[in-house]
Amino acid sequence: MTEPNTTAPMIRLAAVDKFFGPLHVLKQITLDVPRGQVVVVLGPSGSGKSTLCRAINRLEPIDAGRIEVDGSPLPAEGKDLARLRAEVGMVFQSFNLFAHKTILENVTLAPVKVRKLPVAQARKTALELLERVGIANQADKYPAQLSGGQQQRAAIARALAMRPKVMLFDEPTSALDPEMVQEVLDVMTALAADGMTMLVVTHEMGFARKAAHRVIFMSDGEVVEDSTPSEFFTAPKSGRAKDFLGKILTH
Ligand SMILES: Nc1ncnc2c1ncn2[C@@H]1O[C@H](COP(=O)(O)OP(=O)(O)OP(=O)(O)O)[C@@H](O)[C@H]1O
Repeated sequence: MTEPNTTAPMIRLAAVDKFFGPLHVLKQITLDVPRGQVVVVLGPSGSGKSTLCRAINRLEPIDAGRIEVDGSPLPAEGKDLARLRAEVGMVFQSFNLFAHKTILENVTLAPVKVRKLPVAQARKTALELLERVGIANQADKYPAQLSGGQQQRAAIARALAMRPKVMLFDEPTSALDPEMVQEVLDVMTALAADGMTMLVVTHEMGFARKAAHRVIFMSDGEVVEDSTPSEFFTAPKSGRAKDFLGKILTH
């Protein structure tokens, strides 16, 4: 086992490029996220936010540059890739729960299969996590029997069951009915307060203002602004960020 590298940033991207055919989607992205930091990624549609998240979880290969998590370069394949996926939890817009498994089984499955935890221990931890996200009383139900907000909280518990070092959220509330958005944001805010390193792509400006340490604004594959939420929302520097905020805040 490698010793944790406590001096390295939890996430490091150095001059990362990503192309989809002729489309240059990530352009020389350089970014350090210290441990415990909560970074909200904002930007117009198509600016590369999802691709950035997916690259950090190795769901998308990159074409140039380097990505490290906790001081280790991202593995290309094999066992190390499974380790990376365990260390970097990801929550998507769609909840991606296994439909034919109960909520408890959904949260228990990977810890048993990948972390090789004994079933009893995995179930105990899963129930604690379901308690933490407020749905322990739904443990024996199937995903379709839960509301969207409850399903997303189950997806967060499932990611946490792998004891990730980092959590990536890609528009976790975009598919939810408005009345369920806050319950998911509350779980994310609590996780942030607990010191989890988080990268969050969201259009929820309230979350960005309240829970983020840092806002990154992307446009056309570039990081155009990198500032505190209060700087970003009160005095954005670039015309592109001003336009974006103008559109979002008048909606
Ligand atoms: N698998 C793919 N193949 C080809 N092009 C892709 C693929 N995935 C994304 N793209 C393109 O890459 C660009 C960046 O997409 P990405 O999803 O990262 O943007 P985004 O900022 O997350 O957008 P949104 O807010 O709409 O989700 C877009 O032009 C998109 O059409």
